[in-house]
Amino acid sequence: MNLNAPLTIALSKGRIFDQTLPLLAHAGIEPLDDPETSRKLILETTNPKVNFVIIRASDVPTYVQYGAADLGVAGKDVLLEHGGEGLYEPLDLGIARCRLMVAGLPHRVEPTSRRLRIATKYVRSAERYFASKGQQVEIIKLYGSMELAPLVGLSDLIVDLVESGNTLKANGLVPLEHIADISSRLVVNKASWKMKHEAVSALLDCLREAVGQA
Ligand SMILES: Nc1ncnc2c1ncn2[C@@H]1O[C@H](COP(=O)(O)OP(=O)(O)OP(=O)(O)O)[C@@H](O)[C@H]1O
Ligand SMILES: O=P(O)(O)OC[C@H]1O[C@H](OP(=O)(O)OP(=O)(O)O)[C@H](O)[C@@H]1O
Repeated sequence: MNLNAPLTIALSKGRIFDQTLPLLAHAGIEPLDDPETSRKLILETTNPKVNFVIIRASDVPTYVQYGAADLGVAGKDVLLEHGGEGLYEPLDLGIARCRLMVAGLPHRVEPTSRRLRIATKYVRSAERYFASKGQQVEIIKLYGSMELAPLVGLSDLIVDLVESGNTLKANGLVPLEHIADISSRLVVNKASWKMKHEAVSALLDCLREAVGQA
């Protein structure tokens, strides 16, 4: 590990970037480019010792696990799927809050001759949840637009994120069971935590203060 290399923070475009920015600004860190308009994937910041890398939300734990980024911001939903190997999760940033839920059509008929089909991108969380209820289900892995699956007969139920409930409502679905409360977490590579402890803990202190946990 190059101890003189800048600290790299992995962020995804959209709500995580938008909601993490004010917290990082509290630590004096602001990007020099806007990821929504720039095609750059490595963004320099107002702090020459800190860079951002812009990646898919579900790739953040992988970059941090392998030390390709020292730190990252990832939703608890994504961390539950990844498993958290190689990562510390020292701070709940309290942003991008939503709930992981089971949802479906209001007047479903339970299948009698086969297992219940669950469409989701959250395969691990769904498996764990239904196993904890002693229910044997068939999980159908999707990458998005889960709400469509029960409407076209692909699945009986879905497991997806719900915030306002508008997406479920717009598709005639109802929330049924709560699996977990979700928010985004700061994650840190375990080697960076040890080798770059001074820089990492200074940043952590600023972020703690910004989220009101100092
Ligand atoms: N409607 C929502 N309200 C609040 N937070 C949400 C909502 N949807 C997702 N999130 C949270 O924000 C995180 C990032 O969501 P975003 O939509 O930016 O990425 P994504 O499209 O789910 O990820 P990927 O691009 O990897 O498929 C999610 O992992 C989740 O923790
Ligand atoms: O309860 P609501 O407030 O309607 O929010 C829930 C929606 O938000 C998320 O999708 P998002 O808008 O992030 O789109 P994407 O993940 O498919 O990009 C999630 O997958 C739901 O579809």
